[in-house]
Amino acid sequence: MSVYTPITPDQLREWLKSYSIGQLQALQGIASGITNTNYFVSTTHGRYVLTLFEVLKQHELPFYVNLLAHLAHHGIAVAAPIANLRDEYIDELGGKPTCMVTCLPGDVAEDPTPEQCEAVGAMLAEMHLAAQTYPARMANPRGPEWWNRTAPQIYPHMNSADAAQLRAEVQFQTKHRFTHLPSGVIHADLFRDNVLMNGQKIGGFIDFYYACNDVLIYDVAITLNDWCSLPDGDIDATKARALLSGYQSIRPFTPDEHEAWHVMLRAAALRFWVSRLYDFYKPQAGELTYTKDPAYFQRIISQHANRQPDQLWL
Ligand SMILES: Nc1ncnc2c1ncn2[C@@H]1O[C@H](COP(=O)(O)OP(=O)(O)OP(=O)(O)O)[C@@H](O)[C@H]1O
Ligand SMILES: N[C@@H](CCO)C(=O)O
Repeated sequence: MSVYTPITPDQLREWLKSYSIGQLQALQGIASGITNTNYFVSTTHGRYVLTLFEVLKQHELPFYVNLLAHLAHHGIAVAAPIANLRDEYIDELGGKPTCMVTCLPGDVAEDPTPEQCEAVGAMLAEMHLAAQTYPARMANPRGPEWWNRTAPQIYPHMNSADAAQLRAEVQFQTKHRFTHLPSGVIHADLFRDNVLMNGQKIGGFIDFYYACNDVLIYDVAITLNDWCSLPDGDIDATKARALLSGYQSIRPFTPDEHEAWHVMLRAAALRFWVSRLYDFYKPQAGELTYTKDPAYFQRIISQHANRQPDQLWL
């Protein structure tokens, strides 16, 4: 149960006096979610989600919260932040920074259909285009500089064959540079559990707390590696074609992006192989991490590495 900061209805009723969203009707803690405390808040005006940030500090939030406001303003399916009477999105409750957002419809799709993959691809492209006018910037905290620094801390814990594969993969990526590719604000963690599906349509994208400025097709690769992969690390070709055709129906890849796509699929898998290995071998004291299987992304990389560059669903 991920409600780390308990809030009572009376406390919230009082706090809601500085919002214009009606009277509290129901307050319900959200069990899923790992990092933050989240509540469904029902009022006479509607349903909202209140997040109490357990890790990020108040001063770190504006990039993410203003991004949500910017995307919602452009019609992208994201939770729109609600301002308080002081016209602030970021507030405080229970000693934690907070943000109240609109409640999105839908559920996580564990085994998405090709139609759902196409919808996520199209919305991702629309998000990339809408974010082009977002003025704030954020370096990618999990980019090449990070994995070059992090992988050497993990090698000593791995068996020699796996360590050799990881080392080779890191070296493979350092041989490629992507500064010439179209870039902008990316979600950077658009796994199935960060998208609510409302039937075959997108209910909304959530969890923007890895969002940053980086290469746009890196975001597409991250999304495809999760939405279209099979347990053995292979990719479901029908789903992959659907996701890419959805994306390219809005923003076709440039010739440079076509060329970089093979390497990008491996870069996107490397990022999560390294973060999962790091969480597994070096869990941070006091940090709330649930380790997910690192080997899954190792298998995805191996499968990508064995593919011909012209067999990549474009
Ligand atoms: N705007 C929203 N509308 C509807 N449901 C939401 C919304 N935001 C979050 N949720 C629900 O709350 C759950 C937990 O949210 P989330 O995954 O963002 O938790 P977190 O702890 O903040 O992040 P993480 O689990 O990635 O560490 C989601 O799976 C979803 O069911
Ligand atoms: N989506 C990530 C966890 C959050 O960054 C993973 O599955 O490893």
